[in-house]
Amino acid sequence: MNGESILIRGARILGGPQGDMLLRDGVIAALGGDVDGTGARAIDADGLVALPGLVDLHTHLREPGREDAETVASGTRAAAAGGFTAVHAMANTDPVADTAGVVEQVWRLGREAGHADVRPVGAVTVGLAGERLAELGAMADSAARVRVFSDDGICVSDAVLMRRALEYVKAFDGVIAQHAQEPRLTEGAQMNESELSGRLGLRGWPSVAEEAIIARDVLLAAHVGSRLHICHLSTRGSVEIVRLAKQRGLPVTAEVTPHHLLLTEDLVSTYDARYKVNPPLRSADDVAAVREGLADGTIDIVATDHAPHPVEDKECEWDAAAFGMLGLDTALSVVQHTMVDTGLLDWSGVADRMSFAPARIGRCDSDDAAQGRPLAVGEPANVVLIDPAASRTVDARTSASLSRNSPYDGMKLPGGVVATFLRGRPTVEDGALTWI
Ligand SMILES: NC(=O)N[C@@H](CC(=O)O)C(=O)O
Ligand SMILES: [Zn+2]
Ligand SMILES: [Zn+2]
Repeated sequence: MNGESILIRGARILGGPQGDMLLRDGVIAALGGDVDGTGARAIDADGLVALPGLVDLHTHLREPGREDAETVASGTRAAAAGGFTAVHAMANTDPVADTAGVVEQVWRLGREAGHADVRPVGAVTVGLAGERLAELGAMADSAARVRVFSDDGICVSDAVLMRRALEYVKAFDGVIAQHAQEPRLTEGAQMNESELSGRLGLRGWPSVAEEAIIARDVLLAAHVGSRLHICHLSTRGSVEIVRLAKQRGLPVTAEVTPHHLLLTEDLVSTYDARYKVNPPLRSADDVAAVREGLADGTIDIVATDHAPHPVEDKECEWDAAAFGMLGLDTALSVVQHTMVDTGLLDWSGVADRMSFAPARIGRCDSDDAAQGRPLAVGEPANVVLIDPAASRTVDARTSASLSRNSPYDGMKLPGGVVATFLRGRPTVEDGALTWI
């Protein structure tokens, strides 16, 4: 199937012992020690770390509808550049991904582009309007095999609808990914509610608006016995609620974004709309809490919430600007900086939080395009090689994304993706996308 065999020489597998890895016919054909790679093209990976291909549970690709901001092809290129071999594409497109037809279209576009697997997320409610449930079963049964459902961008705030959605997805082992934002508590909100929001005169977004929905939904999920996933958790209180839920053995999982691991609300005082995001950047204490939560497993995964926006929606006054920031091609560097270089997580921990666990939550770890699998003989050859000793200054203009709203532009970050392999085929090599 895949013409070329590749011998990766001397990488540290998950940061552990050095060894060779042979990628042939789309799978890991041999692993460990000195591998006989006769006939294979050899890549010198001395000093590099091999991780399983990363899986993002939360990406906005903007196609259909806003192809000026991102397409399935451009977004999955940015994903490959960041070491991802699969992304879950959020449903807030135009038209909304609330039917089998739209999710199949997004899935097919991903297959045609071939840079990373695209697993569409289905909307919970028709048109994200929060009134009627979308055809969840038809999306689950479609060629796109949807397992994650979310109205992300908007909260499913109606408790009856949320309960019905949780009940409905049990039939096919789906999960509801909630954008936890109590709408009445956040009307017109522009940034984290704090002493700083008062000083800047911007409408505040209290932590409790996130925590109240998470607490309610944890109780609903427990009542229904269904899987709940919390999108972009951002406050200390949210971490505490999820910790309690897990202590009770409830089927609740949670994600944190790279930007909530690194950036704080102080950046808002620049009035640079690159820092405007939903949920907002929080306090240094919240950042410490989400790092601890990710380290101890309370927070299951890192998800990028890659949210491309065209310049005209970002280079305007703060109140008018769109919420959201890029994240795919910088995620691993931010996680290295905040979690690995600080001693909070080792590389196996990173593999768990950015590959194994997101694939498990999205139920894409066991089908014929399985992702988030261990680096072992016979497993699909989804592999990323990183150089933890490298560093680079982020230049948003060089991103494969069609948008430029990176909050890290000009920032020096450690690490770097040297190569990404999707079922044995390089999508990135020598730190550059293979199709440029
Ligand atoms: N995160 C954001 O600020 N924006 C997201 C929506 C979302 O994730 O809630 C977007 O679609 O732009
Ligand atoms: Zn959201
Ligand atoms: Zn989002």
